[in-house]
Amino acid sequence: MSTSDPTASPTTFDLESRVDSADSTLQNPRRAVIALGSNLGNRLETLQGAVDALEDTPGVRIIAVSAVFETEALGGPAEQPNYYNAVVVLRTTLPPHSLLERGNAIEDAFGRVRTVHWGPRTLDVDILAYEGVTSSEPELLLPHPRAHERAFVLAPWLDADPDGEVPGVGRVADLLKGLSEAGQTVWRREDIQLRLPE
Ligand SMILES: Nc1ncnc2c1ncn2[C@@H]1O[C@H](COP(=O)(O)OP(=O)(O)OP(=O)(O)O)[C@@H](O)[C@H]1O
Ligand SMILES: Nc1nc2c(c(=O)[nH]1)N=C(CO)CN2
Repeated sequence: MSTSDPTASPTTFDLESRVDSADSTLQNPRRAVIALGSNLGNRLETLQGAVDALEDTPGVRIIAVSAVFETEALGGPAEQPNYYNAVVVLRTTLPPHSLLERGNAIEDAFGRVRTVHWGPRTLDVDILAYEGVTSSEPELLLPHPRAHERAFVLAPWLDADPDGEVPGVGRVADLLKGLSEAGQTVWRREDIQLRLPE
């Protein structure tokens, strides 16, 4: 665009595109499903802190929180402590990448250190599914590519969302049934629970 033309308004397009990229909210809330896991420190306090932090996020409203499941660590180094795992269903106006960033920031706030692959961690926040979105970008794979093979994900997901589906893969209830023979150990902890923020 020529800058010598006094009638041209060079800012119009630029301004709009900048406003679009700065606007990280959607018009209509979308449903998303998030997995939480912790196997270091005070696991219950950490999971509750993560639930509270998600609910405190502008553009996020939690609609269901699962029971807490104690689960044997799958993969990674031997002799890890058991995990506490839970699943949260939310509605959000944050686009997927903004939700991922928020999840990473919450992990960092709870002292997550990334050293050993699948090693013990204070907090893991994974996006399992985001309504209407599939993604094969390594930075954000949707639905989560390992969700359907993990009892520690499917058991709490079924609890929070009995009609849940792993998009393009199948119903959570059916996938979990198919897994039970593989011997992944998960215990539903009836003695502890996460509070849904008021
Ligand atoms: N759906 C997703 N949710 C969260 N992170 C994702 C997702 N898809 C890809 N990632 C990317 O995975 C990277 C590694 O995440 P992380 O270290 O938490 O993996 P992990 O939890 O140890 O393993 P796994 O992905 O098998 O659960 C993150 O930096 C993130 O960008
Ligand atoms: N039981 C259990 N095992 C795991 C978990 C987890 O949350 N629970 N997370 C992992 C990497 O995301 C690897 N292994």
